[in-house]
Amino acid sequence: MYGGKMVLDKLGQSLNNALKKLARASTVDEALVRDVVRDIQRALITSDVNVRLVLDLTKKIEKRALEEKPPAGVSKKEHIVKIVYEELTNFLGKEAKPVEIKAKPTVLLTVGIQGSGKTTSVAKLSRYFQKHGYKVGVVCSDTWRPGAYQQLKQLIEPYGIEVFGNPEEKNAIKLAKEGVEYFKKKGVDVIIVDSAGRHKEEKGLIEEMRQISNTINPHEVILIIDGTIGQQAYNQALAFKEATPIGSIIVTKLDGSAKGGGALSAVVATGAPIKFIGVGEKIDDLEPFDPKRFVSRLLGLGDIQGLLEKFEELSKEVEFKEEDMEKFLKGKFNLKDMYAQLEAMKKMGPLQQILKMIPGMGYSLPDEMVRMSEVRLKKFKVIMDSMTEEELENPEIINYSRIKRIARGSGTTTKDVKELINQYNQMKKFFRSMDKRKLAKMAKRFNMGGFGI
Ligand SMILES: Nc1nc2c(ncn2[C@@H]2O[C@H](COP(=O)(O)OP(=O)(O)OP(=O)(O)O)[C@@H](O)[C@H]2O)c(=O)[nH]1
Repeated sequence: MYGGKMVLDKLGQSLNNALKKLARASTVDEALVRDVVRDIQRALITSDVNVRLVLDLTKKIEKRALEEKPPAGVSKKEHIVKIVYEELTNFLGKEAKPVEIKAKPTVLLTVGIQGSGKTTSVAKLSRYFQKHGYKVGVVCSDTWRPGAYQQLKQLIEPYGIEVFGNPEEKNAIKLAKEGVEYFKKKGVDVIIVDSAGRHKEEKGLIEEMRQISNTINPHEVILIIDGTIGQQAYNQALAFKEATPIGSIIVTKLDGSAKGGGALSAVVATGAPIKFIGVGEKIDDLEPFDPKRFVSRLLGLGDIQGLLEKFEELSKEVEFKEEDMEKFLKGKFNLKDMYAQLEAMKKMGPLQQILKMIPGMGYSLPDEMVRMSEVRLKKFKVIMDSMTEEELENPEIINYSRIKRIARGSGTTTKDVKELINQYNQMKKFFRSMDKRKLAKMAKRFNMGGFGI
């Protein structure tokens, strides 16, 4: 699991089974260690990790597991789990290497082979930085695929992120330059330039990157690599790393890819830093890549660290009052609360992911509730402005004649008002139907400001 998404789930499962074998054994002897190491080998090779890399890694694990003595108070089994965790973490690059936003504006250039998920990743990236409080502008210099500009607009304009582009312009370099200048004048913090992606192989890609790069002077060039190509990612990452001193990588499509382990380890092996991973098709399905978090989730060692970080990230963008959260969780809320919650959920997006990350909370929210459209939300707000305080606090009193009055007052239709009330009832019912005990536990954790697990 990563960010609530199933990422490399097969690999995770096999690794977890290997650790279970260890946990179940009555005695930890050499034969058991070798057996567990063999299981780890098999799991990694099945995930398309390069065989030589696998052998190097598992040799280290085996040597340490057999030779190192556990410190006082730690069992042999625990010690071996820790060794596996540490070595896998090192194997995936050890430390997280975030994209730094220092200059204003910071210019990021993205490149990637056709179909790698480049355009989607540009959208996700822009949203990521926006959520972190930056004003973002996106330049579409993809003159090759006319749909790219529209695709970008569709993906991110609803979030208020502007896209600069011109489907008529055929000169990608000119377009990139104009776009960067445009957003510089606008005073944004981050400019993301999406390049053409017309290439099927490394050479053309690198050449185009050089050309655009020389013109716009980006602070960082980000290569988008398709995670489903497994260890083939090595050559792409290597050629790229050699061509730019300021290169970092996003590995996409790690959700459901059987070869994701191979792609990640191959990129790490080139020494190019992986900064994000793509874990789905939606705009919020992008995660900063942190080997420690990644491995602990992969091994099923608990998601708590990641969960805390996720909450920290979310609390920055949404002002959540504790009592609101409790009301919300207990299903006790009125229309005013609902509006605040919808607003919050719209910004959070991955609320569903959060619920899934909490052990034992496999709830899935109706999609409609998670993704509230801007337009609908605005309409709801207008309608609520025409309600009396009494109605907002106690929506049950809203009968048909009140609905008519509210519709008239807000310049909407009775159908719109009814829709709002339906939404309210639906939410209320949904949260009522959730397990009270778990909810109370969760609310308590919120109030404690942490997850005391
Ligand atoms: N499951 C999954 N799908 C992804 C991910 N990232 C991108 N995709 C999908 O991959 C496909 C290609 O993505 P695009 O962003 O259009 O690819 P591109 O590299 O810009 O493509 P071109 O512009 O044609 O070169 C789309 O269907 C995306 O939805 C991911 O992390 N997970």
